[in-house]
Amino acid sequence: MSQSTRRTFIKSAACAVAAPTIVPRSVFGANAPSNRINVGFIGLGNQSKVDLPAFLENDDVQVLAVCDVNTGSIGYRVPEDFLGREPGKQSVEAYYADKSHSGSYKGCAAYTDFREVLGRDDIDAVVIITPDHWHATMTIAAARAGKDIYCEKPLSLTVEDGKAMVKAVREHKRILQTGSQHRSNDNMRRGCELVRNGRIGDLERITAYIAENNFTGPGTSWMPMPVPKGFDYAMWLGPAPKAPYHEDRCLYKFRFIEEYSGGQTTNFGAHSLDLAQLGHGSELTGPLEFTDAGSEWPESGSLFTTATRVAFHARYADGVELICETRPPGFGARFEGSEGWVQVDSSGVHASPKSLLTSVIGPDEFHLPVAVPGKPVTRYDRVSPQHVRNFLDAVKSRQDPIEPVEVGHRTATICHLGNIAMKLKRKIKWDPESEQIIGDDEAAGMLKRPKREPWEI
Ligand SMILES: NC(=O)C1=CN([C@@H]2O[C@H](COP(=O)(O)OP(=O)(O)OC[C@H]3O[C@@H](n4cnc5c(N)ncnc54)[C@H](OP(=O)(O)O)[C@@H]3O)[C@@H](O)[C@H]2O)C=CC1
Ligand SMILES: O=C1CO[C@H](CO)[C@@H](O)[C@@H]1O
Repeated sequence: MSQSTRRTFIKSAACAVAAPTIVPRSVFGANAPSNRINVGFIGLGNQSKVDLPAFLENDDVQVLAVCDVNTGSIGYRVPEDFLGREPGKQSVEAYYADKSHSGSYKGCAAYTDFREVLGRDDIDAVVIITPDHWHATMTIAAARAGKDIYCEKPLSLTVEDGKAMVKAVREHKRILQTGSQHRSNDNMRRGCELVRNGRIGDLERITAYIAENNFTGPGTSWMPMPVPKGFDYAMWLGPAPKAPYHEDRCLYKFRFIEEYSGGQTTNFGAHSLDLAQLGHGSELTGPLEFTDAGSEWPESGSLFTTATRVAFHARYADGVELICETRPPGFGARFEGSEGWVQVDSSGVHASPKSLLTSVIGPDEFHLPVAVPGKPVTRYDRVSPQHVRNFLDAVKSRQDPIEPVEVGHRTATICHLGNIAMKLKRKIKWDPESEQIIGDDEAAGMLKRPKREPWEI
């Protein structure tokens, strides 16, 4: 199909799916086809190994399609991984075959072009697990096509992308869950509730932990490589600038190249800063100023271009200081107040004084939303299924999920502003109301990046 024919086709398909097709559970019973959420997966790489099973395990989900620009490739983050389009399709079909009476199933379509997934009017929701430079284009197209969206973190590549995503999701009345799954962990919620209810006195400082870079890259001596067979590299680059292929550009490592991601600032900031915002209660706003605090960057000409050491400080309107640093434990947030501290990380909730750990939050105190009421989850490896279930319930109720588009956007904004301050090595002043950088045209210019045709948003 030519580009223009495909665009026309998808536009008309989008009109046809303007209204949600879900009928209340009470009408047909919990697992009736009309009560099922039909899902398409876009991007079958590393994180699909977590997200795909988390959707499949729900009886009210049917995965109808997978889409990836790679037929199948060995050598992702773990060399023995075999991911991509065909392995994705096979794992979906094997899952349903195993569940069916006949022991066979052939109902999962596989696509290279995500617009074909969006053009299917039997698909209710899409899961976007592509590199970050695709998130805005795909989310906005999905919203226009009438799909609900589970979009992996970090929500955006730039602040302007995030603003456009918020606008599209709200304009088209879609449900969007940002894939920062740790806020669905009841340990994290409990820690943040202690802070929000004043158990550590007046909050003074928050530290968001960032993991070290887990790859070093080929440095400055990298040479272009031939594009592997079965890989649609042009469709991988999409909105990003043209660039010669190198294996370390794609397959997980895109994280360390500014054209596709914000490095560990956005990769882990999308978790740790998200928890910082949750505990501080500033999820729909952000700090007023950002300063570099000793960040380090790769040598000019390196393939990898994102910070090798993250270090920035920010300050909120209430005077609370935010420190974001490459520092063990590499994930989580520590809240320090006038009467103690609370830390949430992958090992749970820690506090001083220790008595805080058993402190009961009374019915009249402040409570954060619970991802799946009545079914608390604190295990790190069960958090994604919990976050996915929260999304599915939101698709049915048409109420916002635990991390709606605005919240994911504001978390990503802090990551992007931190990167800008670190890169320019000067203080950035931010107006969270108007979402503008004040008095610095060069910095303001970094809130947006051009997108290559036809992927403008
Ligand atoms: N919530 C969490 O804890 C985590 C979230 N993530 C997020 O998930 C996203 C993906 O990361 P990850 O899975 O690690 O990265 P990978 O590179 O392993 O996977 C991305 C996949 O998307 C494919 N892809 C790229 N462009 C397109 C396109 N235009 N259409 C369809 N498929 C495409 C890639 O193809 P190809 O194989 O050719 O490269 C690859 O298979 C990131 O935004 C990341 O931040 C990741 C890890 C954990
Ligand atoms: O979000 C994430 C959590 O952990 C991974 C590494 O172990 C990251 O790379 C990833 O993007």
